[in-house]
Amino acid sequence: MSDLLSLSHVTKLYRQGGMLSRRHVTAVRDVSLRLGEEPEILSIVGESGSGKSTIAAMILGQTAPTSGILNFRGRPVAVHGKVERRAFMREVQPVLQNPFEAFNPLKKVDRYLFETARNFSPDGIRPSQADIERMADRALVHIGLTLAEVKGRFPHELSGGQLQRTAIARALIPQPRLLVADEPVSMVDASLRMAIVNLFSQLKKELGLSIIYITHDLATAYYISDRIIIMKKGEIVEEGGARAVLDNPQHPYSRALKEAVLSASPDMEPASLV
Ligand SMILES: Nc1ncnc2c1ncn2[C@@H]1O[C@H](COP(=O)(O)OP(=O)(O)OP(=O)(O)O)[C@@H](O)[C@H]1O
Repeated sequence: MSDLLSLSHVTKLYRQGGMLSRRHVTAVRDVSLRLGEEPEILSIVGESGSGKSTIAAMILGQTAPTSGILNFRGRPVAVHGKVERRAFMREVQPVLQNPFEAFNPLKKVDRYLFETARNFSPDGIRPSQADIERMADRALVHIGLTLAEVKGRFPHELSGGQLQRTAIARALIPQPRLLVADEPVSMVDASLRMAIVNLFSQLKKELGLSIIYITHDLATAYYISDRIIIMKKGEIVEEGGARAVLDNPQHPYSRALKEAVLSASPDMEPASLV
């Protein structure tokens, strides 16, 4: 069976110190990974600066690899034409880190939902307002809200959790196959994090979505992931089934990450990690 997504020996260098500088930082080094057609949640875990967001940006086609091959459904992600770009975005959607940045404070949140519905109607034909509202409502219901609850409201009139769930709903409107969620709960109150990431598991089951979940939070990654990749300084240092990797990490860096979580939460059972 063909891959949904494949990265083969992908490296990304960024120039540092201005246009004329010869200094580079290697944000991602020789990373290979694949997602099959079977829906799954793949977590990419690592400390700040380990290259997670750069991988997300490359998968989303926002920046091109310096070398290596990055394909979605067998075709290069880096497409430039507007039509191709929109076709790609229909299948691959981002969920951003900070919902308060994703939504302009002066714009009602329903306008974002309606714009997305207008741009990604299933048959490409301009939908009626009733169709647009139906699409928005259907996406919101998947994440436990309704259009009636968010309609006419500004971002500050919703809680952080509601706003992040609305951002996820927006990403669902095009009925994508893959979500790329870069630190989606880091700005959300700790008490709500688990509820939001549990939504990802539910969406995988209900909608057959695959999700790349980028985080430095081992606890949530442990509970929702099928597979985990641990990154350090731009390289994958360990990967495998989530339970196998986190119950019994092999690489010293993975062990240190786990220890750091356990020492921050000494009451937790090692087996439930985290
Ligand atoms: N646009 C850029 N220009 C120059 N250097 C960059 C750029 N983006 C990222 N980097 C560098 O690339 C490396 C990897 O950064 P990246 O943001 O991918 O890591 P990360 O694991 O997502 O970190 P964080 O968890 O803090 O977001 C870092 O050294 C960073 O400073």
